[in-house]
Amino acid sequence: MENNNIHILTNTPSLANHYVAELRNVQVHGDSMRFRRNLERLGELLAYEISKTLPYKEETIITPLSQTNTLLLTEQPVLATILRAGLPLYQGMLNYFDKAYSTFVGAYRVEEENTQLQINMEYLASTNLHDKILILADPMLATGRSLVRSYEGMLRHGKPKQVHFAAAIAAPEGLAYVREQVPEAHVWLGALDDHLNEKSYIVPGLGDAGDLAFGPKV
Ligand SMILES: O=P(O)(O)OC[C@H]1O[C@H](OP(=O)(O)OP(=O)(O)O)[C@H](O)[C@@H]1O
Ligand SMILES: O=c1cc[nH]c(=O)[nH]1
Ligand SMILES: [Mg+2]
Repeated sequence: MENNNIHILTNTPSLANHYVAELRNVQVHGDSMRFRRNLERLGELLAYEISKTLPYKEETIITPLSQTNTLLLTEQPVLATILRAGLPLYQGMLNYFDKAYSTFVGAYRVEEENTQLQINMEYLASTNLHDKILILADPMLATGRSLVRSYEGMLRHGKPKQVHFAAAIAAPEGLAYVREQVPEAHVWLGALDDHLNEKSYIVPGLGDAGDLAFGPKV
């Protein structure tokens, strides 16, 4: 699907389908090194797809035999992510945008019985975002609250001229919330799933991305 600035990798046949399948599969995703690497590989694919929409300029390169013209990015994006689960997806993006500056947010969902889901944001370390192309990567876009809260916090450090949100898996409810709150954002997804369950987990989803990557939280 490619409409209204929403791009979903698994809607067309590619290796992205393999990586998302392994992230979900209970017979595979318990191997935390493989889980992290699959998030990283998806981050690489998402970065590559986003790179096709960025501005380029023609430059002349000298080779040992001659010279040639080539297209190079006019500027590097800023890469941002949300701890913990965002780290492997972010690393994949950094592998490709290897000169990018970075912004880190520490935010997590507080999941308590019978109360509305809260987002705790305790840490924000940002480079200047004024007039930058910002890519905010977080694997799970469930209610969308973590993404929107983190983005709003980041705006204290400047208003980007272009915003991209990248996630491995999204729920329709969270996607709608993000679109409503940040309509200017371009959204890049590995997959768009069916719904959220009563605990705001994505179904079919993959479970808890942070726990699968780094172990259960106490
Ligand atoms: O769209 P939302 O409903 O806000 O949920 C998405 C958030 O949930 C996960 O983080 P989590 O809070 O589990 O923290 P963790 O990375 O430390 O596991 C994920 O990495 C997102 O940041
Ligand atoms: O399904 C979900 C929702 C939020 N965070 C996760 O890690 N998984
Ligand atoms: Mg988690």
